[in-house]
Amino acid sequence: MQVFKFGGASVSTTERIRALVPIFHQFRDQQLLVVISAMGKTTNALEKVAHAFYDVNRDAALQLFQEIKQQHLQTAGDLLNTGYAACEEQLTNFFTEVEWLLHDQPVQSFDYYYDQIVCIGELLSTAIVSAFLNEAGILNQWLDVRDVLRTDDNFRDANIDWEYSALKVNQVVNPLFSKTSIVLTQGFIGSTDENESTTLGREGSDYSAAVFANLLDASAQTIWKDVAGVMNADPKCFPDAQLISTLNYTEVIEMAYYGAQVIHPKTIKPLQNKSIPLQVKCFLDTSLPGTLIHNKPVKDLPPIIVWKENQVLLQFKSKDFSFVGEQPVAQLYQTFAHLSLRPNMTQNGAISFTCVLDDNPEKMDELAHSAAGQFEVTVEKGLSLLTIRHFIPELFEKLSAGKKLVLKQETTETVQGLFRSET
Ligand SMILES: Nc1ncnc2c1ncn2[C@@H]1O[C@H](COP(=O)(O)OP(=O)(O)O)[C@@H](O)[C@H]1O
Ligand SMILES: N[C@@H](CC(=O)OP(=O)(O)O)C(=O)O
Repeated sequence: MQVFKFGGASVSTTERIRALVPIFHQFRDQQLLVVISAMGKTTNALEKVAHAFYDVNRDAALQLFQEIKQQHLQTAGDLLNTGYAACEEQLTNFFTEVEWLLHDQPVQSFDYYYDQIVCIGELLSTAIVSAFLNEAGILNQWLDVRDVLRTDDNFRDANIDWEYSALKVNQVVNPLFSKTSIVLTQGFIGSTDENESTTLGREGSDYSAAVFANLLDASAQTIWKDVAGVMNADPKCFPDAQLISTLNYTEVIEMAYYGAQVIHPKTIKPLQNKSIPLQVKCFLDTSLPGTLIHNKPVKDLPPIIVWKENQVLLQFKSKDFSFVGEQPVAQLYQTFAHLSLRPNMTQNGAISFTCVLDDNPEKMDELAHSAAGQFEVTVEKGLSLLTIRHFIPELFEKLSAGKKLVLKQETTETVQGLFRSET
């Protein structure tokens, strides 16, 4: 048994969905649990619907949702013949669920509504892809993952209930494999014990696949991407980026920790616990070898570059010149945890604490506000953070050229530089 994950990029157009057929033909004789994300940028579009709804702008929410509906119906229409009517009915049921909600007044938390709306992206994409593959002779069984993966009610960043989900995998998923060799389901979403939909954090489908790989004792997990594999930098920003053919779990966790947008940070642990190898392969050219990620040590890695835009520098200076010791720092970290913020870089001085975070205006305001009693808080936005693991000093110099260095931090393994663009 293998677990496959196809991300939004692999199902973003009818051409790409059609191109899945030869991939599945290559794995004809294998049992596959297939996890799929929402098509293209559907999740971003659904986020806008959730915001409009919560701003009590019903017309805008319905209009934005209408566009998403049309796009999915169009895709289904282009791809399906005999299976269209049944698929349209399935899609319509999902549309109706959301439209009912959009006609209500928001009375619960934003995060709750976000999950009820945004989860639909994966339900729609999988309904279409499953019907299309069945029509193309790749027989598969569609599964509503919300019947299997139970989570808590920490909406937008829900935690898996491993015990209950394991039970459900045994009761629901395993029996399906006696009828079909492909079970196709949604990434990114789950459900609470009260049948409320939840999401596992943006880009969480990699993690969903890893949860299934763990619970099914899969022999491997493969993430299919639009790149040759894991590269030493994002090839969209660094055209000279090179493929890394072998990596280990630790290195991938480090890359994700520093913000590499290649594999979701939570993915590795469920795989590592059962020593399940992770492959990253290219859906555009399946003959490419890709990247193999395993448990063993790897040597001679190239410098790994992570470039993050839209960074905020926050400086907390004690108002009365008292040391910023364990207690105030612990309080700041509690606020980070409460707001689900993770600093990308921190520095502790005698009377100040400095941190760099991804910009999230609402949370930044809340953080600055909650610290304002104790600290003088300064905020600078619009910065960029460069991280290089296994760095060579010349590379840092080269990539810093022409930029104003605001903050630098260096260990034997990793260097980080925060930059302000010079105007
Ligand atoms: N180190 C890296 N190696 C490979 N790809 C990377 C890396 N860092 C960022 N990327 C980007 O990740 C993109 C694929 O991820 P994403 O768009 O999230 O795909 P999906 O929708 O399939 O999950 C690639 O097109 C590439 O630009
Ligand atoms: N659709 C979700 C989950 C996901 O993992 O997507 P992708 O595999 O396209 O990164 C998101 O965009 O966050």
